[in-house]
Amino acid sequence: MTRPRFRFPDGFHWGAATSAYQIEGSPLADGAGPSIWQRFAHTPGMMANGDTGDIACDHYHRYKADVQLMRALGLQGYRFSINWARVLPEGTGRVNPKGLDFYSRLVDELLENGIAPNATLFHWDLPAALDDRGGWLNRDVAHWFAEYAEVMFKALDDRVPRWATLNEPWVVTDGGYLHGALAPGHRSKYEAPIAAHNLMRASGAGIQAYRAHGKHEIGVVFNIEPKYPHSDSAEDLAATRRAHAYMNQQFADPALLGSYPPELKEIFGDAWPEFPADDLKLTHQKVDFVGINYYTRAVVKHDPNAYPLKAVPVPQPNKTYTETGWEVFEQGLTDTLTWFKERYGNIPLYITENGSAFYDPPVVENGELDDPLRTNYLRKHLKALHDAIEAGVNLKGYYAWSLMDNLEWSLGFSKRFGLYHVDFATQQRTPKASAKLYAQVIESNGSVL
Ligand SMILES: CO[C@H](O)c1c[n+]2c([nH]1)[C@H](O)[C@@H](O)[C@H](O)[C@H]2CO
Repeated sequence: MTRPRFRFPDGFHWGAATSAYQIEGSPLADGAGPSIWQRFAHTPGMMANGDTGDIACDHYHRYKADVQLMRALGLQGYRFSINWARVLPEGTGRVNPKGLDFYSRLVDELLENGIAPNATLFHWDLPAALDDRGGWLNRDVAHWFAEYAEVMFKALDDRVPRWATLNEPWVVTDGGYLHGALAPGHRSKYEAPIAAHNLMRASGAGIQAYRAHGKHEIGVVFNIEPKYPHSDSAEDLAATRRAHAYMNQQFADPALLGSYPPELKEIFGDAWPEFPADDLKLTHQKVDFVGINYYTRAVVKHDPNAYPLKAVPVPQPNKTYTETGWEVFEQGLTDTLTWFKERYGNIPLYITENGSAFYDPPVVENGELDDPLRTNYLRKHLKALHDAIEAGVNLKGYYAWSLMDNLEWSLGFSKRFGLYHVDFATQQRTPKASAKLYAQVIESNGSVL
């Protein structure tokens, strides 16, 4: 019998992903300290419709039922993040036992249901108390992060087989320090490179702490958005090279190669600091895997007025775009993975996020909502994933973003990425047709595609 065209390798890992501030709610419950996202969300004008993570998906209370939603899909893994300030209310020092206990209970619930926990230590919600001490701009943050990581490893590494230090440092620096659209809302070309550099120093310190205490795997998660030139003009090719270095190499190069791409000094000019040479020795640590978050691509052209890249994305005609304005371009996923292998070697990779926000009119038929656009996005990207594996990429697994509709940061609840629809007024979860497809993909290890 011939092997089905899109059957994935035996043992391929199928999961779904979320993050703490986007789903938990109860951000200050049981002794938790505030995070910068708790502060940012309660700052007037920062969040669409004034939405906050005060309740979100109420996962803090509903986690057992949510694990049953994961089990219903047949998930083998669940990628979640830990709210640092729930565990260390001041960011360092005093541990909040009730905060630690929530994550211990969640991990036990996952394991009891045959689902492997995949824990991310930092998914953007820095403790506010550390931001008051300079946050990612203070070089001491590497030690603060390592202290927090050690607390978590000692508490959970006996049950958590896979850890990630950071989720998407690029979004933290571009959104939180350069453009100001995300917490902590700074707008400085001088601060962004410093925050970026310290994020990766902290990631390195966290990995070093794991090597002293951990028994399983640790890695780091990057968002990668492949850049394609609008034309073959020298200007557009140079603009594409800058955009690629700024988003796709600024963090992976120091972590995996121990150096920065030269374009960064070209982009930031006098705002690019001379960092101490030894810093990159801390940042450049051996990882057990890399998580890649892929959503879309960008076609890039030169624009002298665009700050700081002198490059802008070019909308593509006759293409499907998601509610977040991202072109549906599954070939970009294959290209991203083959590029990553060529540049950084055959490191084990996971797609730690991939998904799409579409407005799907809730059509409830036999207890599920129809979401044809999201289902089509999922199907096309899983096939593109399989193409990358056939091209020799060492891809170990895939986590759909997201398990359920949740708080899309400053866009609030208006953008829905979930496999499960959430009625935020009632907290009712309803599987979408995309959830049904994903469950079939998992059950057949891709053969159904
Ligand atoms: C710029 O896109 C990034 O790769 C990206 C997309 N996403 C992310 N990063 C974040 O990790 C999630 O918390 C978001 O909810 C999710 C959907 O927006």
